[in-house]
Amino acid sequence: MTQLERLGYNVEIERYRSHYSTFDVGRVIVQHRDRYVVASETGEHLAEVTGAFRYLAESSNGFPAVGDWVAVSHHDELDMIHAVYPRKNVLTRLAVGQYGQLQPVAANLDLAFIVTAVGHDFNINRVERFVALCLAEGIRPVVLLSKIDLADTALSDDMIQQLHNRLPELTIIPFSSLNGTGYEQIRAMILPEMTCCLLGSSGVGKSTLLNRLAGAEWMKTLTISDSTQKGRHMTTHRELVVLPGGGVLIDNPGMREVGISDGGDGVEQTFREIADLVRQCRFRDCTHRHEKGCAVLQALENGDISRQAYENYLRLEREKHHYQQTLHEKRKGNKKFGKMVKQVLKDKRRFDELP
Ligand SMILES: Nc1nc2c(ncn2[C@@H]2O[C@H](COP(=O)(O)OP(=O)(O)OP(=O)(O)O)[C@@H](O)[C@H]2O)c(=O)[nH]1
Ligand SMILES: [Zn+2]
Repeated sequence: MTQLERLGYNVEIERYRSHYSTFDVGRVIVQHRDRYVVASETGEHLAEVTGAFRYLAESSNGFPAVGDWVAVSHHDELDMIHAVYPRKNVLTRLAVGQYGQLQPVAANLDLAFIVTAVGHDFNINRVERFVALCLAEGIRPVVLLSKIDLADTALSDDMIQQLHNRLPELTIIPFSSLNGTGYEQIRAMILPEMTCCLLGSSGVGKSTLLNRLAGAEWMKTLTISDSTQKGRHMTTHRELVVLPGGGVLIDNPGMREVGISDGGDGVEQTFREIADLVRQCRFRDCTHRHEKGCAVLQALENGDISRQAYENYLRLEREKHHYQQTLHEKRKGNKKFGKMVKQVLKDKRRFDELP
């Protein structure tokens, strides 16, 4: 296996690569402000985007995110990122201070471990929200009930039952980093060609799990500096790590804030029962709050759906709606791929002519 393949390189990426054959290809493993660490066959290098990229980013994919495949050129001082390859999917958050701008947080994911801990953190609504946004992006959600060592059997069985009731189609793995419960099952879900990520609030045990899965590789702090020693260096942790035994795992701080950005049917898929009912409401624009002939309210009254699920459904629909309103240029970048390639190559020639 080549280093690129270990990073998750596949035929899909290969297909795009021919367009960018004048560049090297790499994967973003760290993003910190306007600095990136890109891993490629030649190692791990500090990079930033070109001026032209910066200009184009406004109307396209936006800036690179961890997990992105990028077209890079290597230079003594600092590598340059010329383009982001079309994404399979992306998790985003609302950018701070810029209204309506979405900031990509992680890209090209196959599976997400949604971590919730027994005890105070246990919160099905939050799990449901993460499930909805995974399904919207075509990412397989798996629920990890962490710190299972802290709960007695009756309590943990009850929490697993609650999760099953609300999310009947999901795999739920109770686990403990302390005594190893569930660890093998989690490890077995991460296949060599897969990129996985960890979602969940602070303190639920994500880093502890990641340390265990990644071993020594992860513990190593990354110090990347340029050869000219102009102070352009960075000490950091990898946010994307290749696991021993194969597979890629992403965990970065931005993951705490990801939102339901997609116009897709993630919410409907998560709340199948409610989504089916919605179609039976008398009014097409039913808000399911007070209308006569609302099938959802009727089911709620009959006790066919739980109040918690109902309220969370409305909350997530509202969040989705809000997100959609702030979106305009979404995914245009992928559609305009051909145009983008031309622009990037033109810019490359200009770039090469620089003294
Ligand atoms: N009892 C118990 N404690 C755990 C387990 N896993 C982690 N912890 C403890 O929980 C605390 C938080 O764990 P972290 O792994 O840092 O949590 P995190 O989700 O990465 O938190 P952030 O980095 O803030 O997002 C630490 O004190 C861990 O030692 C577990 O399986 N059982
Ligand atoms: Zn209704």
